[in-house]
Amino acid sequence: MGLLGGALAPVAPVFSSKTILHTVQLLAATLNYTAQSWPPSASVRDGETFDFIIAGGGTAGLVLANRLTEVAGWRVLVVEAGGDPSLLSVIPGTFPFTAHTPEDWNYFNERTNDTSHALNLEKASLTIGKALGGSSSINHLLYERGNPADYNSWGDLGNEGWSWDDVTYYFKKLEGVIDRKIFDRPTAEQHCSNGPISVQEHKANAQFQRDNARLLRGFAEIGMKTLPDLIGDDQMGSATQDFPINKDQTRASTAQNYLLPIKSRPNLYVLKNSLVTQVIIENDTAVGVKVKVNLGEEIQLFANVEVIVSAGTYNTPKVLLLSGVGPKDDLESMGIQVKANLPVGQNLQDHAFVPMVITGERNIFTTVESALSLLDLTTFPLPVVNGAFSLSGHGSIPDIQHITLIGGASSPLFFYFCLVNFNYNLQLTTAFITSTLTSQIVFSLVQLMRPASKGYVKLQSTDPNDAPIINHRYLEEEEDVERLVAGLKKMYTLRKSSPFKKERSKAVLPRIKECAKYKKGSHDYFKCYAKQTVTTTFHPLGTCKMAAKDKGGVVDSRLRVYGISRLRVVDASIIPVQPCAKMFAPTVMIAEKAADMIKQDYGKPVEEFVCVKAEGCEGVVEADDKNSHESVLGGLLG
Ligand SMILES: Cc1cc2nc3c(=O)[nH]c(=O)nc-3n(C[C@H](O)[C@H](O)[C@H](O)COP(=O)(O)OP(=O)(O)OC[C@H]3O[C@@H](n4cnc5c(N)ncnc54)[C@H](O)[C@@H]3O)c2cc1C
Repeated sequence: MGLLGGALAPVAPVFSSKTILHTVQLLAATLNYTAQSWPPSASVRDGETFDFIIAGGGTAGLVLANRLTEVAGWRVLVVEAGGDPSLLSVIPGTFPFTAHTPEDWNYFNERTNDTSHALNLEKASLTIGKALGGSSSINHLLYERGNPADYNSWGDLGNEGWSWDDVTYYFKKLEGVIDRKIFDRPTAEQHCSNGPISVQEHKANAQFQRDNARLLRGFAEIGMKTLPDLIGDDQMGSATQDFPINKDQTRASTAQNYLLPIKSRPNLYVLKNSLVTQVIIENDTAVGVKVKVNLGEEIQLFANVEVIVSAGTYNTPKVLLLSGVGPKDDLESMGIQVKANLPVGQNLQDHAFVPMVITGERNIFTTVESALSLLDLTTFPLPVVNGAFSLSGHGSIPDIQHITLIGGASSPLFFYFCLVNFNYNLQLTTAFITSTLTSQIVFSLVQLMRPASKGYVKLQSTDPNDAPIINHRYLEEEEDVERLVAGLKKMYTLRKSSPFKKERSKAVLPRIKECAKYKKGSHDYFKCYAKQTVTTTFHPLGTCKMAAKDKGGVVDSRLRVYGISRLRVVDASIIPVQPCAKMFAPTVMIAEKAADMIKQDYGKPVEEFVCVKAEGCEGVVEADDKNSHESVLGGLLG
């Protein structure tokens, strides 16, 4: 084969007729997005009254907007600090490019002496969404629910109604599987096709399928069996990932899937580019909010029924603290009148991760393959396998999860990911990329589950325009370092599994100045490496903990703030104990459940959800689909 033939060879496996069709569908849909308007910003008067005011039109906020406006008599106002989602956020394949744009609050973790020296500015960059749909408009699209034990443990903190069985009802209610292949799995019972959030399998082209199959085989050899699904009772193992992507191949965010379908409801008001600066509290009752409209003039808006704060894990505590709800000493030290003394801002958790990099297939043409796959904007742009394992011998609850991705040799996408999304400094980024100039990069995010180190969010000042102080205290507890190092070491054994051994796969152990005194690969080196490279997987939660008051609760199990009536918090900040999952679906679940609780609390009817299977799903399983699915999972599942 001539040089040209060799260079073109990868094109065939990357582009099928279906890929081209999907790309055309996506282009048509995005044209429609440019033409179609998101709901216009409501024009509101100073002193105007609504029934509900939702502070934050993000992931949870827009689920509430949809469900609460089902009650025709309720006038619901959503106040969102950001604007309409950009096309970069609507197109699935461009998600990496939404970070550090106006759709990101651009927050940073506090700098510490001990950690994060391998990051730019020596601190983690904490991207979160600032647009309709919030973080669901810019997240990385990985779809998961978590482990049954996670939710059952919430009950131990005095939270009635949040067991695995209770939350599964809402996980099903939010889900709208559009891909018939998902119902061919042994876990079909867990899935529904009639919820708002579309879910489909990874549109893995031939290259992705080959890489995913190698990963699954490798992980099976190092003790992580292949699972049919990441959603199921058994989660100890690895599986390929599903994605919240619509039939027209656009991102399934709450902006698109909960807001757009109801944007014309006459009882819905969406105020964009406007910052809630404070909840107005009179006589221990939330009566309204102060808002800077278009980030300028401040007005007051009132709520007859409730104020709901859904501003996310960093900004919800900021709004509450500015309103006098928080730790008494902190508020007094800032001169803020205390309305309720509660541990707002504490209990901050995240899935901290450390990178494991090994080399893969030695073939410069993988660069061409990878670059070509980037042209398919309809899907997650890389082969990806997710998994979990326990090192503490706890059979069903993972200590460590991983997300493992494969990029081509000299991958420009990984260069970008490392430098921009993960905020690694140039030295670390260069070490990863130069070690994989002529071989694939196999990159795992090795994530610590349920950290012992808990962080906090505090006010920097009483100016609502200032970012809050955020300190995750990543790996401050020694037990977290040891657990993560054990996980990292286990993950490095992937290079010894047969698919990677055949490729003479090598561990990439970069030189980091602070770790230079330790022998590469030694326990001390890994400890140092973990502390210097640790950063976020963008899953902050827990700062308005749902628990009994004597167990550190800020809200009760109906998400009402203790001591202040008519005030609720509904977003990821209420999560008391971190689930072993990415946080999009759990946050939508929380908002779906909250909406039902609010309706019940005011005597409104709550419709029973009946799960529909496979109806309306795309296509009968076609011969080539079936084969491709089996080519990844076949044989491995036995
Ligand atoms: C970069 C990134 C990647 C991620 N990847 C994944 C993934 O692959 N899979 C997954 O499951 N999860 C992922 N997540 C996590 C998941 O998306 C979030 O945990 C979840 O969406 C949080 O929802 P929320 O409602 O708590 O907050 P958000 O969705 O962030 O919503 C908060 C909203 O409130 C607005 N707001 C804040 N303050 C104010 C104020 N004062 N006034 C008015 N409005 C305000 C914000 O602009 C925002 O729109 C990711 C998150 C990020 C940021």
